[in-house]
Amino acid sequence: MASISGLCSSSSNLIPKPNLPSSSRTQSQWMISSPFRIDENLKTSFPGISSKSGQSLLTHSVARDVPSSMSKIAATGDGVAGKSVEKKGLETDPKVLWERYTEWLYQHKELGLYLDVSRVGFTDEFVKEMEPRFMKAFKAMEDLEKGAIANPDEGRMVGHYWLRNPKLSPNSFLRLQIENTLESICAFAEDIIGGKIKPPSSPDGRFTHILSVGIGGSALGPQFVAEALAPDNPPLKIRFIDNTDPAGIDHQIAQLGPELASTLVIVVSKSGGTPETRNGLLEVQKAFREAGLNFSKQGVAITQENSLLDNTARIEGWLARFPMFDWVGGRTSEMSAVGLLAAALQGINIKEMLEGASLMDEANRTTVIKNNPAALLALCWYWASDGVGSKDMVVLPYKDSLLLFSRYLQQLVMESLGKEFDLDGNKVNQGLTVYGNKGSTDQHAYIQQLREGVHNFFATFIEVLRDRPPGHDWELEPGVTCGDYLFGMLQGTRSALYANGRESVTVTVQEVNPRSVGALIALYERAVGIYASLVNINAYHQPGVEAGKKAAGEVLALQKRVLAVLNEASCKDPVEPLSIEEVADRCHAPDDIEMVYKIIAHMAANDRAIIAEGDCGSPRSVKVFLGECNVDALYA
Ligand SMILES: O=P(O)(O)OC[C@H]1O[C@](O)(CO)[C@@H](O)[C@@H]1O
Repeated sequence: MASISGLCSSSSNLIPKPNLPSSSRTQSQWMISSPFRIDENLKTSFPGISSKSGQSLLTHSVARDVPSSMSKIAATGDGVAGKSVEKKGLETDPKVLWERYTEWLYQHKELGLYLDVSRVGFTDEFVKEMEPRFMKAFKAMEDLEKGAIANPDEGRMVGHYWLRNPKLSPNSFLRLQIENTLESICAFAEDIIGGKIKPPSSPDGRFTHILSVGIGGSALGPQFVAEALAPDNPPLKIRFIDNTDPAGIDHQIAQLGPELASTLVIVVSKSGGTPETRNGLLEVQKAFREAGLNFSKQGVAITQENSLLDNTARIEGWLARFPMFDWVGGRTSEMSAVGLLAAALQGINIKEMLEGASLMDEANRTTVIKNNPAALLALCWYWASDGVGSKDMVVLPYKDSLLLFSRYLQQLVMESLGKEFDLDGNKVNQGLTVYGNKGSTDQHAYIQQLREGVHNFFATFIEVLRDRPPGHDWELEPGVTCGDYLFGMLQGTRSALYANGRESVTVTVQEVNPRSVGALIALYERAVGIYASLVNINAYHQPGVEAGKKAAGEVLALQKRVLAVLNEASCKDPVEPLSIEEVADRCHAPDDIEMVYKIIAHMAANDRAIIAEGDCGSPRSVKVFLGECNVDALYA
């Protein structure tokens, strides 16, 4: 069992240098006859490394489909920079490329993190032109860290950087809030893991599972971190309900089975009123009731003070409540109670995570672009996507445990940068599309298109130097380990993409550990903030999400009217089956006839409406009524 003092203690130990794979490992017997044997010509086995003609793609790079000269146009704003730099074909000379690699390679010594931007074709001239914009962005970040209202639409401060360095908080009240919350997270996790707080129905037992209920920023960080960092046998195993899909919820509850009795349910919602999360909670509470369990003694809320969720948890006497701060956005909340509580309960060293993030933040405060990794990323994004999101960012971690990084980044980047208007009210429709899963798996899925198909992306490789914990590696053929293959696949793909004019960034970490994960999160949080300044948008609000939520509310309101109309017709004697058109008319919603039809089709599929005539494939033929008359509803 992990000790909580270990989990929460901060350590100044540097990450050890990776050990090179031992050459004295034993060979596998069956390797000899393996169809995958590649001993003598490694190159030909890596799809990206050798071209059909046999010419090496590692050294000779030809930018085939980048126009020899393309004007880079300023995205938005004052037009200070980036408006006239020529976008030339990518560099092909290996010696020049090596020079570019060494000249631009960023290294964070203490974190063991590298950033290689050499395979993005920005020019010195472009960097120079962008300088004034960067200076503005750096100033904006400095002001933000000092407590400026960096989210003007919502009149909010943006303080996720204070979470890992409370001393930066603009006042001592906030500082104390952060420190106290961290302390109470550690203490609570210690009590749960150590068995001081026990599940009510088994006084001798311990909590064995976490069921985390939340969506968006209230789920993605904890999911990413659990996948990346949870030990194989964590003190508490985590499951997630991150949707209002009843089958998905049933599945999670069924998987827990009798262990629901020893499950800590953490309900996470900053606003405390997100419908999907509320539904998840209601479903879980129902499961508890049906199992004869007392939910409140196993429920934990993470939410803003006085939110609906907070009040519910307080009134119902839940086991614990932790605060979410007004000045922390959902998508940047991994280092708040949202991410830290779940992580600590899984035995993840959260202080190391905070330390990694803090070190990265520190590095990102320099105003020298070349030495500022977040600025370098933002520079690459701007260059590669012309500052208008003209290319997508494909994130490819070559490490299974980082599978969810791209999904995590998807919200961080797209909810932050995908904006209709800039800060001056100009319509800009900004954004940067993010997708990806993991390498080398994706090489057998969509990399074909990336290399040869439509050129609408740039890649981000995430490389992890350490293949396995020390002492566990072996050579599955002479001189080559399984991890060497992964390495070869990454390098091969990077080279092959570049050879076809596809740009890429590579972020390298020594290993996946709390520190490096904290650093990666901090790196991208800051890159998003800087990039948002470069393109003059508010990265910290999400007005677009509201439109979907409002429309969903309208659909449900219409459904209630449809039900009332059908109920009335179904209470007649004889029952009066109605056509879709009649239902829409009686709902006074003739323009919403298509939605009325969809509502009825959905209800029919769930045995809540009876199709008397026709079938759902031909909407005009359908006549519908309800199986039962609800007399009470008639007079409601
Ligand atoms: O934490 P809450 O308030 O439940 O919100 C969940 C998510 O919903 C959004 O507000 C909109 O999708 C996200 O920004 C947020 O992370």
